[in-house]
Amino acid sequence: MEGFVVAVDRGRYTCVLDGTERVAAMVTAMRARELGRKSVVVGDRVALVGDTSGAPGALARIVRIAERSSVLRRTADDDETTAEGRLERVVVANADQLVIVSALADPPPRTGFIDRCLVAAYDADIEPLLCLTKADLAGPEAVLGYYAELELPYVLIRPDSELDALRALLAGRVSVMVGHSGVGKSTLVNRLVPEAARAVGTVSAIGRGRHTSTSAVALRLPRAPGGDGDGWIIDTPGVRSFGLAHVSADSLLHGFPDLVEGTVDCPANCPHTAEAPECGLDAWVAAGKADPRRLASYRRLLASRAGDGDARGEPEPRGEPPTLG
Ligand SMILES: Nc1nc2c(ncn2[C@@H]2O[C@H](COP(=O)(O)OP(=O)(O)OP(=O)(O)O)[C@@H](O)[C@H]2O)c(=O)[nH]1
Ligand SMILES: [Zn+2]
Repeated sequence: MEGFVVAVDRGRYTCVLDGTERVAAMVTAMRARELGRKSVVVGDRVALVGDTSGAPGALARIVRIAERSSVLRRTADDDETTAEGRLERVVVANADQLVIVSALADPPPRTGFIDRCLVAAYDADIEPLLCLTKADLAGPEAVLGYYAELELPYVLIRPDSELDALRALLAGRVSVMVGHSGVGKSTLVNRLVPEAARAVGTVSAIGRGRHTSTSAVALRLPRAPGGDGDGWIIDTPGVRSFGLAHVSADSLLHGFPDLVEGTVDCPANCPHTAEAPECGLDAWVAAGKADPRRLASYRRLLASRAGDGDARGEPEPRGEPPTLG
């Protein structure tokens, strides 16, 4: 049987069998030995054998992982001092879209965090979507101004607003949601998927330890009338940010398309850092071709990657609190 992995918890994988609609059609599976050391993550499409009845206590086996259309990674920089802490981890497979949830106030938007997510999205070849919550508390002008050059798709969310625009962008796609604590991510997920609590309850049936809170869970979106195909939203409660040590300096620049053209006159192998004497980016910004805050943000990410900055708490512009995690 073919299935889709919706949750992972300590060696047990919750899968939804293809062609089934209800939460009750979830089966619990373990990895078959023939998978070797290949990891199975949320979003993976897998082949299952054994007891796929989904009955209590039934355990199926995952024997194959389909080729992934995208891989969203993070370097786990929670602990940079140990080899384990520097491990590159696959967060989610086969996502189409990265929904970056940021509040417009309370907590204030952190462009450093958004920039980091954009790099992760471009690196994974996943389309970014900026989801600006608490639009009832503050306007989006400052944030949108900062990204003016990027043509970044965005939606505004307020408590009383219809979610039609967002639903249309999520329909038929697999979207990963990331955001800091308090930005209104849970509120939004509950509005989008009213049965979310029940689905999470199903996950608890296979054992919910303290590790579970850090893993991703896929929730099926209600199908819009006339909508095509299943939409999935993958909540990532434990992923507060993306360590980017696995991203090359060149790939990092892809998260800053407004700066790319400014590097054409750089000397070969220019590191583009503030210390690089002939880096073309300084002139590019001085000529007004890009926002100086964008260059500063790019260089902060470069520095955090090189290990001479604090990847977990790079300073933010405009006196905002540092990005955590
Ligand atoms: N004014 C306003 N408040 C909101 C909005 N969305 C959520 N809130 C409030 O913001 C607070 C945080 O919302 P949550 O949904 O718990 O935020 P979260 O991002 O899930 O945070 P964690 O659960 O810590 O991950 C709650 O008190 C919500 O009621 C909004 O659009 N406008
Ligand atoms: Zn340069």
